[in-house]
Amino acid sequence: MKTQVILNERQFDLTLQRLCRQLIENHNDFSDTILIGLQPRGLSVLNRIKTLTESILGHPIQCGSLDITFHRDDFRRRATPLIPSVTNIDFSLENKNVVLLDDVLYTGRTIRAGLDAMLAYGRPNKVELLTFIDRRFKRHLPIQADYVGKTVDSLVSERVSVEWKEIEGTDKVILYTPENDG
Ligand SMILES: O=P(O)(O)OC[C@H]1O[C@H](OP(=O)(O)OP(=O)(O)O)[C@H](O)[C@@H]1O
Repeated sequence: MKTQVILNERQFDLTLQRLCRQLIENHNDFSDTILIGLQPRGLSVLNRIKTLTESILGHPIQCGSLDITFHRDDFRRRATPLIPSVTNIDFSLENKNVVLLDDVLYTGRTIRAGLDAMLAYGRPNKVELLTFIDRRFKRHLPIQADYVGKTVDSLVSERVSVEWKEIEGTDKVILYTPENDG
């Protein structure tokens, strides 16, 4: 397996900072905005973006987490059963501006499930998507992100891994390529 660092620690941090500034540019003081991280890996994106944004704004912002397990279109097709995570949305999304956050956007099926799961919490005014990595090709659905950390052109056989200081020990994004693929 060949590995290529797509974002190193410094680039990783700069990317997060840029995403926060872009969010602030569009959402001002976040008074009508709620950030929702998709379980499980979107939670890492959410926690970082939340901390950075709050430190820039100087006040807390509303956030939540959303489990999409039972809304996945492959829920019954999986050979190994999926283990559900926790949804933690303590408020109505009615008329709010919601930003969904995830680490990777690829086929778009996770986000479709997220949009479905979110409906139980009210009818937002607007929903946007932030993804740390956008694997541009191979979308299965007409879903695009409004905020993108880094766009990556990768083969189907390749794997993109977003690694977090809190979980894996370092902040980095790695592209894994099988030996015979290039
Ligand atoms: O746009 P998609 O194709 O849905 O892929 C994006 C999702 O894939 C990854 O999760 P994970 O590897 O746990 O999910 P997967 O089993 O769907 O690949 C990632 O954390 C995203 O949530």
